[in-house]
Amino acid sequence: MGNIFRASLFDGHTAIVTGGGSGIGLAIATQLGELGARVAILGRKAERLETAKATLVQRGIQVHTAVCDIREPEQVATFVDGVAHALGPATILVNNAGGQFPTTAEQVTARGWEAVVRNNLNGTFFMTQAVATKHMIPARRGRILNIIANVRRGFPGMVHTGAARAGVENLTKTLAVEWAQYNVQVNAIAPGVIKSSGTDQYPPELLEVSRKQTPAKRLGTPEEVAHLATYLTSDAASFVTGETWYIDGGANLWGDNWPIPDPDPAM
Ligand SMILES: CCCCC/C=C/C(=O)SCCNC(=O)CCNC(=O)[C@H](O)C(C)(C)COP(=O)(O)OP(=O)(O)OC[C@H]1O[C@@H](n2cnc3c(N)ncnc32)[C@H](O)[C@@H]1OP(=O)(O)O
Ligand SMILES: NC(=O)C1=CN([C@@H]2O[C@H](COP(=O)(O)OP(=O)(O)OC[C@H]3O[C@@H](n4cnc5c(N)ncnc54)[C@H](OP(=O)(O)O)[C@@H]3O)[C@@H](O)[C@H]2O)C=CC1
Repeated sequence: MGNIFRASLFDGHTAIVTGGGSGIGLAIATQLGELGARVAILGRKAERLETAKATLVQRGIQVHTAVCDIREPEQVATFVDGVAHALGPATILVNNAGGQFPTTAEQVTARGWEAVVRNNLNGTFFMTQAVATKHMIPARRGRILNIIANVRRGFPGMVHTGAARAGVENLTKTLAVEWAQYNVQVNAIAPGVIKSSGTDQYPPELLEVSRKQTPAKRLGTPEEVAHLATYLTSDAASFVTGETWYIDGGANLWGDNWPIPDPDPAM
């Protein structure tokens, strides 16, 4: 097979990266594109997509962008059809779009819970189902990669996203088995705390706690996550499916995402 990171690695591939307009998604779209893939990115904000498109085009990457909210199945169907028209059927799907907000379990409202579960779990499934049925299963070829989070010990402080990401981890396993017959591999990446446009929205003092609580004593970078995504979407990983890969400087083994109150301070 030669060097897995050779320039022609993804020649002939079309890669969809959801949330590819910023942060980790943009780093993944850039790396797949620089290795030969045609790249389709989506998000809710047109301006963000336009800026990202200019960056990608400048690097010689063929890009398709469209505004799409992954929570809305009709928008997802339109986007997926648009990708086939613009770039050809997708062979790679990276479900990266997502997000949440810090809250205690007692305080989260029904609408807040639903917003996060719809975004991270429902949206990921709608996109996966559409791309697999329209593009990958008919072609008997596909790689799906779900970006989740470090939920190995739950997610105290963000119960909604912990539950949603655990759901995605579980559907990763289910679909890996159901779609093995179609030569579609399904894996997940669980990043620890990564310095990105996403975490820039969190208070710096919280990120400093996360850094100290990470055995590597630093935050990760979007490019480091992109390297792993490149491997998992390449032919080098053709016998890997149904797995979650942690990339977190050891954080799932030791430390907390942020200061977690003593469950019972009286004891
Ligand atoms: C040390 C940190 C470690 C963290 C590791 C993880 C890091 C990351 O994941 S970084 C990536 C983060 N990026 C984002 O989170 C950005 C994307 N996030 C969002 O778009 C939103 O947070 C959303 C998906 C959760 C909400 O989207 P939307 O449906 O547009 O939300 P609405 O404005 O309609 O609100 C619905 C509902 O949710 C409540 N809510 C939304 N944001 C917050 C907030 N920041 N704090 C509290 N509550 C929030 C909102 O109030 C609504 O509920 P009701 O008030 O009951 O109507
Ligand atoms: N950075 C970190 O430390 C960690 C990040 N993650 C996860 O990795 C992924 C990327 O995060 P990161 O790059 O840091 O953060 P960003 O906030 O920069 O990326 C999130 C991207 O998802 C898009 N997005 C969010 N909701 C939707 C939606 N409903 N439909 C379409 N697009 C949507 C956003 O675009 P727009 O707003 O225009 O819709 C944005 O481009 C997220 O799922 C995040 O939760 C997980 C663990 C740690």
